[in-house]
Amino acid sequence: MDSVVRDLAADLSEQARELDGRDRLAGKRDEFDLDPEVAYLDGNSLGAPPLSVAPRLAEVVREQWAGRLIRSWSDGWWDAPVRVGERIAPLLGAAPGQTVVCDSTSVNLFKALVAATRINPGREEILLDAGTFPTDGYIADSVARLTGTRVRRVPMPEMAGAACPRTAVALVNHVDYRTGALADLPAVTAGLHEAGALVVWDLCHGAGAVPPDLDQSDVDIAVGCTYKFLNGGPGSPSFVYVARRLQEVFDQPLAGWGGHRDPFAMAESYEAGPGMDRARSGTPDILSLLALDAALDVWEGVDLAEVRAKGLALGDFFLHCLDELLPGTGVISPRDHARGNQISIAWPDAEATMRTLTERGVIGDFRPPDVLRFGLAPLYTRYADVLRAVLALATVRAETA
Ligand SMILES: Cc1ncc(COP(=O)(O)O)c(C=O)c1O
Ligand SMILES: Nc1c(O)cccc1C(=O)C[C@H](N)C(=O)O
Repeated sequence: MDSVVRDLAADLSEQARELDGRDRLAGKRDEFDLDPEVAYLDGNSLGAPPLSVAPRLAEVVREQWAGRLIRSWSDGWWDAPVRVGERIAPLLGAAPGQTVVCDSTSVNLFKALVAATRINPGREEILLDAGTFPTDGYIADSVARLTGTRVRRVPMPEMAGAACPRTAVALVNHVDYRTGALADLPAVTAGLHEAGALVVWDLCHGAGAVPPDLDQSDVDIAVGCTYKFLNGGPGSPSFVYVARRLQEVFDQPLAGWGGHRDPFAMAESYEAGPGMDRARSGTPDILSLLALDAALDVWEGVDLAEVRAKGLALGDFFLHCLDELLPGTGVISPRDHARGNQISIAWPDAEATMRTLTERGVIGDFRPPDVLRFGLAPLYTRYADVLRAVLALATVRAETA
């Protein structure tokens, strides 16, 4: 490291110390089981485990599964999808009775899209966020084949004005998985509604980072992951929100016994359950669901405005460190605050670079063709972690120059 870079690094290190010192969420990090040697910047892909999860899971296995055996279904297991959904609802700006946790995100996107086309019959078009995470595109194409509709891909900046009388529904992302660009959720929702279209928001990269105010924005349906900023654990089940005004007509295609009005009556024909029960399909994945339940304890007493503010401040500090230490880096995330909690960089040889960073204890991720992604989780990411990532990048750059 030459002396100019050394001075800059010392100065940035002082800034990081100061920012961490006055961070009101700093204490939350102690509630996570994190390797102190690692700067973990991939919580936008897999959140870190809260310390409460391992003992709770052990307790569930020992006391509920072993101790109560099948009786646990009526002691609270069967209702857990709704109960855990109600714990997520405040993070989404959703009043009670509109959120349930079940199945994977991909499965729930499928249910939501088919249900939306059924609510809007005779309309033959599904709009799709052109930059979407692949699963959304695959599901939309499959739903189109199944329902006799067709998919039109639209860049997010044009989405608010893209619907027409032929549009049944749009499937859109709150935060772009590749760039971190944040959509204007109220404006896009209002624009689509103006043409009579419904909207399904994929909240995977926003939930637990950017509060979406679903009720206030009159969103129809939303689906999201719980294993990213909600820290539910690998493959933890997804949440589904259906606005109360649409629940009676929410006719989802995976009409299994889990969504039946009276599942244990074992009736011959399907009758959808009340409220959000009808979004369910089969047996809940109890261990994963209760791991998520335990993980949600970290949100007790957390002010969501503070989470949002820290997410942006971490991103701003990342950009500041890049500008100081690696000026001219190809940042593809928005520099303004129309951004979720990640900084993405176009970088030559990105895959090998991320491998090197990971070996050195800085974990972000790589997305093809050339994107380095760094996720910023306000409950445990420190400004010092951000600086360490940028210093590690500067070292790689110096080594490969
Ligand atoms: C935007 C988005 N939607 C959907 C998914 C996929 O969800 P799942 O694999 O849980 O079905 C992901 C991440 O994997 C994602 O980033
Ligand atoms: N769901 C994932 C998985 O099962 C394995 C590895 C990564 C993931 C992810 O979540 C990827 C993530 N949605 C992304 O934005 O790239």
